[in-house]
Amino acid sequence: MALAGAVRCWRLGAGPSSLQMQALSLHMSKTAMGASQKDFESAMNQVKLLKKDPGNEVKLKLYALYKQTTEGPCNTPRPGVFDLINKAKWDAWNALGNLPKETARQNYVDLVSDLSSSDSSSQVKPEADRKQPGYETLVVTSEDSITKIMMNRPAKKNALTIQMYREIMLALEAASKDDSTIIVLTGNGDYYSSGNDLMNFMNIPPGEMEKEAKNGAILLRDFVGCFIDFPKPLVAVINGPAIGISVTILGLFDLVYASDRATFHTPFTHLGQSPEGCSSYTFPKIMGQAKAAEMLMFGKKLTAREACAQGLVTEVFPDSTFQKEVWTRLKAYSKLPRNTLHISKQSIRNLEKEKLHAVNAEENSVLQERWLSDECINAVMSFLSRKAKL
Ligand SMILES: CCCCCCCCCCC/C=C/C(=O)SCCNC(=O)CCNC(=O)[C@H](O)C(C)(C)COP(=O)(O)OP(=O)(O)OC[C@H]1O[C@@H](n2cnc3c(N)ncnc32)[C@H](O)[C@@H]1OP(=O)(O)O
Repeated sequence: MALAGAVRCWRLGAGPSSLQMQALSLHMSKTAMGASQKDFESAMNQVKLLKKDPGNEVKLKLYALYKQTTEGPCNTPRPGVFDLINKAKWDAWNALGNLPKETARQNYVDLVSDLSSSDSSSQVKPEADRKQPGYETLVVTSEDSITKIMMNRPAKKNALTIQMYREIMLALEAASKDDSTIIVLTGNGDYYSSGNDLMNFMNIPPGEMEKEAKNGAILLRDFVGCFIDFPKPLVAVINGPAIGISVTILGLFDLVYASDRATFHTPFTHLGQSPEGCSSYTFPKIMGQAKAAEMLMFGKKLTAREACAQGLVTEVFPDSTFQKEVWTRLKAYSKLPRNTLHISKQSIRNLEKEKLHAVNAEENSVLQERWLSDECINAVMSFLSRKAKL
């Protein structure tokens, strides 16, 4: 069973009460005697019903215990250094040494039982009830005429995977048609987003790099295009540091509220990459040529207050009261006449749309070429081999 297969489908299937029942029955069977093959199979099904992503560490543990139970001690060669995901999986399995199959099976059942219990109790939270289904990397909720799209990979600082770009596009598309007045993009955990997930550059078969760079540029064009064309007021609630593309698209938002813990960083030159998100056009317009160059060319990291002084951020709030103050403000705004608000947005933005789409196309074609450069490949490899951090 692949790791992804072991943990996919969190939100399909049973509701809270049935999950609780299954967790309870797993718990009872494990305490009465050693876990049976039937308990193990039931636990494998239970894993697929978990709604909360347990995080990579737990997923690796589940994978390792599964392999140990079904195949015994690790018996395959260690994957190559650049095959990072399979290497992590192999390491987790290998770390179990000669653990007997029966013990591994019991540990697997116990772990799933614990996960199911905490998953069931988390489901009674009101926000979980409002959560829109169908997203794996986001939590999308609607309340008080506000649709909130929350990036939800806190353990990875909300780095944007290919799936996440696609899900954000889908969520925006749905929000443009729902009955909300305002749409918010925010992050779960201590980061707003650390930008493009550098793993997007990995596992590209030899000879496929050019094709993948082309696909990446198309994805990016469509992603940024959704923000350019978005018809309703878009608000960024910047709960923590923001990097790369999560910063550059801010010029396409209508309001940007930031915690005073947030920072804004576009280190493209360090990464052998070039500006995207229409920032080559919006940043000089917002903050002037000289300040834009310092950020986009020289990678100067701004504090929230500096970003506010330069017009990229609308307002900064103390972190301790950030969520309360921002949501009180947004709830008040969401009561404004909806159609008038949307028409005002069109008036402010429509004149620029054609220009923005042209800038988007140009930026992506430059970036597509950059991704194939040694400077970019070396920077990505450096991060992934843990030699470099921003
Ligand atoms: C062929 C090409 C196809 C490409 C297709 C792409 C399509 C669109 C591309 C759009 C262009 C966008 C460009 C950008 O956004 S550039 C910015 C990229 N971001 C970075 O370079 C940030 C890298 N991360 C860091 O420097 C640090 O992680 C950070 C400072 C953010 C936090 O440091 P800290 O020490 O606090 O925490 P950790 O490093 O331990 O992070 C926790 C775990 O999260 C992982 N992580 C974080 N950020 C990223 C990231 N951007 N990509 C991948 N992984 C990330 C980190 O590795 C840790 O994971 P583990 O716990 O597993 O070790």
